[in-house]
Amino acid sequence: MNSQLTLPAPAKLNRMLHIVGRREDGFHSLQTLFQFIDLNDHLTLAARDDGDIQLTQAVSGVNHDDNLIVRAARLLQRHSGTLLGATLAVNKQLPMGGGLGGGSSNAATTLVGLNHLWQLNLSLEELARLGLQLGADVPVFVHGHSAWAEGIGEQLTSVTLDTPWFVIIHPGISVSTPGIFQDPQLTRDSRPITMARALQGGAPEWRNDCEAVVKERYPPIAEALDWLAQHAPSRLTGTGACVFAAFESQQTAQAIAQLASPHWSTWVARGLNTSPLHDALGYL
Ligand SMILES: C[C@@](CO)(OP(=O)(O)O)[C@H](O)COP(=O)(O)OP(=O)(O)OC[C@H]1O[C@@H](n2ccc(N)nc2=O)[C@H](O)[C@@H]1O
Ligand SMILES: Nc1ncnc2c1ncn2[C@@H]1O[C@H](COP(=O)(O)OP(=O)(O)O)[C@@H](O)[C@H]1O
Repeated sequence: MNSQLTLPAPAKLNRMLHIVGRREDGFHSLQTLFQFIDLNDHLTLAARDDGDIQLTQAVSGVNHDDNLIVRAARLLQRHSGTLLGATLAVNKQLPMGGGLGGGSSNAATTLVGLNHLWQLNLSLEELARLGLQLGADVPVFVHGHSAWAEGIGEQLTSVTLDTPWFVIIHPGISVSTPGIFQDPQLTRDSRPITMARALQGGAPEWRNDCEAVVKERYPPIAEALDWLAQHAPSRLTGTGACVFAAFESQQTAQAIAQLASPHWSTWVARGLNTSPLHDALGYL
């Protein structure tokens, strides 16, 4: 058995995101298309015999015990009853609170990776159910395929999306997800659409219902969206702060990225239909 693994934790984009209601527990019912991109954090996971869970280096602004990597490892340890522990390290590339799902993806890679290292043989469905306790976005990263998601993001149907080159811009601020969901001005009554309709793509369905409120509260995000819209239809991912636009070629995407303000962080990344995590583990 491998006693150490290094695995990717990819980012996601919400190609569209509609808010179709609010549940009694305050969470919002969504309809969204998730797609992975080839932009990754990397986690190194090693099993240990003493039952301890240790993340070796700090992630800035997050306490050790609050880190989603540590929380995911402890959750799986409790759930499975294993006596093994883990030493964990993360190489962070993805901006935090950027709508790219980095924290959720780190949690999913921890669950999937430790399931292997600890030889627990839990199914992806079981790991996704566990992951939902950590965040609404964790299940799609466990699932590992582009997906149409409903509920709070946990009812997943695999789909195949186009795989353009994206320009992704982080305007250097972070958005409070709870703050956006609590905003009285948020559109939360979009009419539910069918998956087939969503997959047809294009306006008006490929919009993000959080965008109006986010633009109002965070002018730098409005600025990035408006700048990118000069080149191709631009959209917010999740509750932001990242915005993105799709291009047919890597060359065009790179040319646009080079024009972006040096005050922003800008990436060019390819859309993917399968998660690099699952490719690495040979699930497919
Ligand atoms: C809206 C999405 C779309 O991908 O945005 P991003 O976070 O990626 O930007 C996600 O579903 C977010 O998922 P995640 O970031 O894991 O959020 P969570 O930790 O589960 O929730 C943070 C808070 O946002 C609110 N929340 C979250 C999800 C949801 N469907 N309805 C909500 O009302 C709740 O107040 C919750 O306490
Ligand atoms: N390993 C982690 N990586 C990133 N964020 C983490 C991690 N553990 C906990 N967090 C917390 O989760 C929040 C959301 O992070 P992230 O998933 O990157 O953003 P988003 O949900 O906007 O895509 C962060 O602001 C941070 O406080």
